[in-house]
Amino acid sequence: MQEGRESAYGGASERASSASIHFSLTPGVYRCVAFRSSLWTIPASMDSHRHFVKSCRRIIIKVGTNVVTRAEDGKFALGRIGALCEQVKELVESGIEVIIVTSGAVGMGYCLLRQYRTLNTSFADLAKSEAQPDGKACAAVGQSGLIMLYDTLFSLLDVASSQLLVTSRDFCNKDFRKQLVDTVNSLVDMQVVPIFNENDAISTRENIKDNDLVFWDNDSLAALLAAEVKADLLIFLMDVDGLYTKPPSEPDAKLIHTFIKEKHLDKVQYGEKLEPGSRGGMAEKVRIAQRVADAGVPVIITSGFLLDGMKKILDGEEIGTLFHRDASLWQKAKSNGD
Ligand SMILES: Nc1ncnc2c1ncn2[C@@H]1O[C@H](COP(=O)(O)OP(=O)(O)O)[C@@H](O)[C@H]1O
Ligand SMILES: N[C@@H](CCC(=O)OP(=O)(O)O)C(=O)O
Repeated sequence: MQEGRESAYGGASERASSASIHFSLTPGVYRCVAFRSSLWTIPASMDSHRHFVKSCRRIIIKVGTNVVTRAEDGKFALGRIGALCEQVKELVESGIEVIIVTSGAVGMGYCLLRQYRTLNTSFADLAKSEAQPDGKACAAVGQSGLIMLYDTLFSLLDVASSQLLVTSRDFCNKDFRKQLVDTVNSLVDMQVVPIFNENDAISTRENIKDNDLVFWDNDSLAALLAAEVKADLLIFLMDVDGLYTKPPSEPDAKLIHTFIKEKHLDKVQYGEKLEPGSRGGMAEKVRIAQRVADAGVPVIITSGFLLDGMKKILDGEEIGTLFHRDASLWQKAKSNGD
């Protein structure tokens, strides 16, 4: 499956010249048909800038804490995780290689430890410093439940899944990175879904701060993985529909469908961070998404609350916010009236 992956970036567009994948909806299921690009027509409903999705074969889906857990009480959002697993099943069965990066261990561990009454720290205090021992302990407590849930749901759907816990320190090692890629390739070749999270319980970033391979949250971990495993598309799932011109709670906030550096970079306003358990925040997510896109892997930031979000994305529907390295060129062509 991997022989055609010549370069870290743009692999799919190169492969697209010979064949691509088309999804169509038959009642309740995706049907996947490989067809030659010379026959390719873009459906009327499809955003023309998103036709590249038809050739995406390897996708990373990063799932944020706010998707995995419920805002009301911090417990697992079973319906959302179940819907995601069902969608991933459809993708895997249609020949798409799916790699998940999931957050939620800290949030889940916190929730459990409060329930057992063994932790007194407030969530707000816990979120202040990721290096807090309590936060590490929460991750250790929550990770097993998190992966058990994915594993249970996937096995009920007859999909095999696997757990990969990594640290920044691992990524700084060339042999580790090679082993990681080999293992991921081997898993996806067997139609097993790799599920990544940071191994928070033992992670430190001491003495490795100035290294490009350091990640500090799961957004940046997903970005590193996208390059390492030569993904064709990176999807960030979160609790809002995409990037807005200002915090989505503000009445005149507008969803940005395609992020144009020149137009949006200095204009977008960001709200206060942070949900406890989350890291990074929206401004950081945008910075990461643009960097990944510039390197050649398109990124879509969208809601993890949709039952059919993956189908919509792979049908080329204009949902969420697209980051693409050609976005500025599209904008230029538009203003030139091309
Ligand atoms: N301009 C903006 N557009 C969209 N979301 C924003 C914006 N500013 C702040 N946010 C907030 O960013 C949050 C998502 O970012 P983040 O908490 O990092 O996601 P996650 O941790 O789930 O990956 C949303 O809950 C949203 O309210
Ligand atoms: N590794 C942590 C995730 C931290 C993180 O990046 O959270 P988020 O910003 O919600 O994606 C956990 O499992 O809780």
